[in-house]
Amino acid sequence: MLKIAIIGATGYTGLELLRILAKHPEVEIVSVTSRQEAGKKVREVFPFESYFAELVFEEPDVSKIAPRVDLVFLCVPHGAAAETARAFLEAGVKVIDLSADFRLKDAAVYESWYKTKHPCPELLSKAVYGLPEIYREEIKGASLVANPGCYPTASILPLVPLLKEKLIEPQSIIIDAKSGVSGAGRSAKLRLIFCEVNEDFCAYNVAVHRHTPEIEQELNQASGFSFHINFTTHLVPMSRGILATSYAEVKEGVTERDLREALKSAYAREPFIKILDEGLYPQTAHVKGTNLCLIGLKFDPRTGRAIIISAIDNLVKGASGQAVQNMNLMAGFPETLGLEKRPLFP
Ligand SMILES: NC(=O)C1=CN([C@@H]2O[C@H](COP(=O)(O)OP(=O)(O)OC[C@H]3O[C@@H](n4cnc5c(N)ncnc54)[C@H](OP(=O)(O)O)[C@@H]3O)[C@@H](O)[C@H]2O)C=CC1
Ligand SMILES: CC(=O)N[C@@H](CCC(=O)OP(=O)(O)O)C(=O)O
Repeated sequence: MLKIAIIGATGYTGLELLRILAKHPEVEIVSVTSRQEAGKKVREVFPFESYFAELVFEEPDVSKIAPRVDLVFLCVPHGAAAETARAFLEAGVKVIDLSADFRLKDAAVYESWYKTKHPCPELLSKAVYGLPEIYREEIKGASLVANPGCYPTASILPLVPLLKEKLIEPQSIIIDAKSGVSGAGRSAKLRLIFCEVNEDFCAYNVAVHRHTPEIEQELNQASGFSFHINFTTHLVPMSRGILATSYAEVKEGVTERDLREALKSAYAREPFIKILDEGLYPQTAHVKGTNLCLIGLKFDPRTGRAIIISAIDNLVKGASGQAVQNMNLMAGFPETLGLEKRPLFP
């Protein structure tokens, strides 16, 4: 059994890991942390929990946790993750970091978007970007995996094959993305209280969202060009789900069939990616609770643009499900182990 710890187990992504790992036959959770709930049993905080009911939340003390585990999931805010990751790595424990601390390869880019110095720049070259559909082989041998952001997962997956096949114009890409509120985490913030969110729909962090450089890093890599995108995020009054609509000019002579075939052939063997047939478009309700990414597309001949729509559950393929997919690869387990495929629909 692989022994694991979840640092930040009372947050939304930590709880989602508990939900997923309850059905994982090769994993034993030996430590869950929370500074606020330290000393309490899991069932005292989450009465619905039965698998891990008797585990006791503990302080995130690396020296006490590291000797008991093989792998740790960091489900804490960016900034707080990096030094914890370094301490676990030094103790010989593999790390999957769900925060943004190791996703950007260039510390200067991190510093300009995150407005703070990177705590461990020396580890950036060690970290593998945890998008299995693109970096599967590298993830298998990694000791530090930077789990992608939720918006980047939804945005990068549909665009990479189209860029690699040179079917779309990189500089023309516009990504218009919407997220449910759990994307912002479980801690209280004024903009997230019920009266502020309910029956509202707004854009935020326009042209300055910190996922922009993460998406650009991966799209630039796929295309071989250095270019910028327009990326706009919106908050929608639902708990889970991301819907990303991307627009891009197609190259001369490229048809809708070419675009769909490129996606289908890139992802033909991928268990979690589904390319929808003509006339069908993804819905967040169709991926809720699953590790799936659904992708649909349409070519508009009047504008010469492709419209590509993708949907994920931000807490599953956008965070904890993808983290378990990465863990399975790192540990040599079947990649789909523990990851349910059917959505909670309706
Ligand atoms: N929510 C989402 O959809 C996604 C989130 N992410 C990223 O995953 C990480 C976790 O997100 P999420 O679960 O939503 O966050 P939450 O705010 O819901 O939970 C954070 C957890 O971390 C603990 N924590 C907070 N600060 C610290 C700290 N300084 N040191 C140790 N523990 C701490 C909290 O418990 P306590 O305070 O009791 O210690 C809590 O258990 C973040 O980096 C987030 O950006 C990535 C993709 C998607
Ligand atoms: C709705 C909402 O607020 N979403 C968050 C993104 C969550 C996420 O994936 O952020 P990390 O990069 O920290 O992992 C945001 O826009 O900042």
